[in-house]
Amino acid sequence: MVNPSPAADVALVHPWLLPAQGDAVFAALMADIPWETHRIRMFGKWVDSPRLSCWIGDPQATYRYSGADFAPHPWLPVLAEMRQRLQQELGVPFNSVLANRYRDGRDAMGWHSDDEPELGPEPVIASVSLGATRRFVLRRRDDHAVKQAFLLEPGSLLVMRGRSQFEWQHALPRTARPVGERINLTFRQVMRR
Ligand SMILES: O=C(O)CCC(=O)C(=O)O
Ligand SMILES: [Fe+2]
Repeated sequence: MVNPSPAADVALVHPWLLPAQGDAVFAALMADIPWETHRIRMFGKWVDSPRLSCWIGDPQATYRYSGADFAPHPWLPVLAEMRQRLQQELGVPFNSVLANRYRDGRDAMGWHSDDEPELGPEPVIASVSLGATRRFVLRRRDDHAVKQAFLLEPGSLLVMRGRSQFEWQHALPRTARPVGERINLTFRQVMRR
């Protein structure tokens, strides 16, 4: 029998940052990123997203996210350094990063795919996690019962590639467990429109 549900093209590297490095980057980003509440469209209505966010990137890497256009904030040195390392290790010229900050277990991200046309047909998305450990889940678009879960610990790198944005959705669920703040960085390559 052929495998009816091949795994998502996703790889977890842990640790990617050493604990001391991760702690330092977390503190710098908490202090220096101009955190914003993005508005997203939910079931036809505009609502505040349940997290803080900031879009950072090269000036031309404007990005359409949940129906709105964002001009990127400039690179912080610590993020420019991380981009450099990811580019060397993965061979992808990332030009932007979406930073998300989950203040506690009520902050979350619902089911979605990062399948915007400007990311191209097989985007490589490099996701670095800092701060509190949270559960990250994927489900097949054509069969929501087929799921994969990862615990994203501080200092870990999750790389999504291939068809993972077109055949799968992912989410960062809320949790009733008491959890501290978490920052997630998704490095992306936005193509010219
Ligand atoms: O916080 C995470 O681990 C996931 C973030 C995510 O899916 C996104 O920024 O598109
Ligand atoms: Fe995503």
